[in-house]
This record gives sequence, structure tokens and C-alpha cells, in this order.
Amino acid sequence: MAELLTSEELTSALTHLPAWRHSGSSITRTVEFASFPQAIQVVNRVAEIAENDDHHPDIDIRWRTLTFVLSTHSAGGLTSKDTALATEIDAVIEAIRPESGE
Ligand SMILES: C[C@H](O)[C@H](O)[C@H]1CNC2=NC(N)=NC(=O)C2=N1
Repeated sequence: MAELLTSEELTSALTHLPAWRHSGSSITRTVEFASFPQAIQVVNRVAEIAENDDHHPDIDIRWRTLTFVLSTHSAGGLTSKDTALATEIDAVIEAIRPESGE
């Protein structure tokens, strides 16, 4: 089972994940897309990655805005699985979204 990150490890990992906000036992990123179909394209790609990694985000879908919440439930907090998945989600967002910025 993945180990909880120490606060030093988490702080260091978050320097590479500037769009993510840490709160308690999870990290969160909210992002708006150009359209609902584009947001769903991102959800579908993230779903494939999550199945492959056997690590699943909570995803809130509001029209064209997605919020991803990552936590390792089995560990009761944040592990390297969450920071790895956040990095993969960032790559999907950048690949699919035409413009940059939040
Ligand atoms: C059996 C399977 O490995 C577990 O249920 C996985 C599936 N996906 C998961 N996803 C997340 N975010 N946390 C978990 O603890 C978790 N556990």
C-alpha cells in the first residue's frame, strides 16, 4: 500500500503542480474548458488513465468546468499515487485544452 507523503514531500511535489490546491487529505484542481464536449473528452481520457493506474479521482462536472479531487482513500490521505495522477491529469488538460490559463 502507498505510504502517506510527509509534509516536506508534499510541499516539494506541489511545486511541480502549481494549479493544484491542498486542503487536508486531498488536492484539488478546477479547470474550465471551451465547451461541454471538450470537458467530457478530458473526463474520458482521465478515466482511462485512472483505470490503468487503479487510482481514481473524484470528478465534479458542471457544464464545461471540471473539479478533480485526489486522495488515497486506503491510506487516509495523500500519497505519491495522487501526485502522479495529478501530473497525468495536468498533461491531459494541456493536450486537450486549446488556450492556457485557468
Ligand atoms: C482494489 C483497488 O486497488 C482499490 O479499491 C483502489 C481503487 N482506486 C482507488 N482510488 C483512490 N483514489 N483511492 C484508493 O484508495 C483506491 N483504491
